[in-house]
Amino acid sequence: MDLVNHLEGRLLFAVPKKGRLLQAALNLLEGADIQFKRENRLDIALVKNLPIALIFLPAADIPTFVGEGRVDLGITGFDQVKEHDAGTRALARLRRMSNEWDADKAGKPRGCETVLDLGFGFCRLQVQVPAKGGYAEGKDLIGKNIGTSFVHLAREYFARLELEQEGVKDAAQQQQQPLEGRKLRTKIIELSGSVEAACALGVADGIVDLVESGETMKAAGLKAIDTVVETSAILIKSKAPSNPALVSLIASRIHGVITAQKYVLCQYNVPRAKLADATHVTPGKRAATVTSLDEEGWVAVSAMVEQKRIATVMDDLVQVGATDILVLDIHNTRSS
Ligand SMILES: Nc1ncnc2c1ncn2[C@@H]1O[C@H](COP(=O)(O)OP(=O)(O)OP(=O)(O)O)[C@@H](O)[C@H]1O
Ligand SMILES: O=P(O)(O)OC[C@H]1O[C@H](OP(=O)(O)OP(=O)(O)O)[C@H](O)[C@@H]1O
Repeated sequence: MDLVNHLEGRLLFAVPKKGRLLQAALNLLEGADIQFKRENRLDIALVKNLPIALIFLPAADIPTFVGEGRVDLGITGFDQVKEHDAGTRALARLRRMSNEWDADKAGKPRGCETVLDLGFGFCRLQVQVPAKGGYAEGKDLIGKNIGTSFVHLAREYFARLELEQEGVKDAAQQQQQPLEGRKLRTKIIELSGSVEAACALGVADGIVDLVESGETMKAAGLKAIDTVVETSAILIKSKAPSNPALVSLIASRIHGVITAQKYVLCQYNVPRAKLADATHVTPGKRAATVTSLDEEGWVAVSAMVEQKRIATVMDDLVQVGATDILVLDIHNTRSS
């Protein structure tokens, strides 16, 4: 089937085609009951049970497609959105300088909006230098070579440091001299992967790259000296989606799945005399559900508890006098 000709009337939803965000994104789609079959090597998949088409794209390109309004929804990293925004600022500045027609002032509204933080893909975009070298802060790298895939964020980072070094420190003064237009003394070298190798191979004095566990950086003999952006995966939408009601439905389903992943359901029995102490330990999201038991003076309680707190919550419930404590996984949830 020629999928490209079956996109009419469908909401376009961009999903990372590979890399760190792919599996978690697919798990979210499954949890939200977005059913599809992706043919081998095809980057478009029609959703069977909703008028949606999934478009599999590199995470770095998703903000462009969504920001240009070509795709309605997307899953990508917050870092990628920030990099795209910095690139857009640089382009707009270039256009203004050459008096070119400013596309941002015409046609549909451009740019993307964050709908939800998705709770995975946590990492930091950091300035890293050889652990054994003499660089201790970002400004020590002014005028040096910097390897990165995040060229626009790196440019803005060093433009700000260069301005500060020249004595332009406060935000108001900086606004007079836009970061994106500056001619830099620091050289930003664009690399598309394995950025951590650049220092050892003599291509760069420092790098701007992502760090999660720190293992890659440690193995490459690097240390972080500053953080440019803290990031995690986000759901973004275009400023003029083709079907806003469907965007809300998908956002609400995905929100339900994320909430379910974060919480467990805790159920227990407790003497009615101890109920106030017990519900103090498990207040629930809105309130705990309390039901009477056949046994005089006892009640059953169920409440949602954050997954990461459940062990201490169980300890505290035992202290209060609760018994028959059960912890159940939640598959999905919806609150409004
Ligand atoms: N180590 C990591 N831990 C958690 N999230 C990460 C990590 N590395 C990258 N990410 C997130 O995943 C996004 C995509 O990065 P990833 O390296 O998987 O991309 P990719 O599409 O495979 O590109 P490339 O081919 O350049 O590696 C990043 O922008 C960031 O938000
Ligand atoms: O702190 P860590 O847990 O070690 O993770 C960080 C590494 O993960 C990412 O790269 P990835 O492995 O996706 O490949 P790439 O270097 O080709 O981009 C990132 O660019 C770092 O290299």
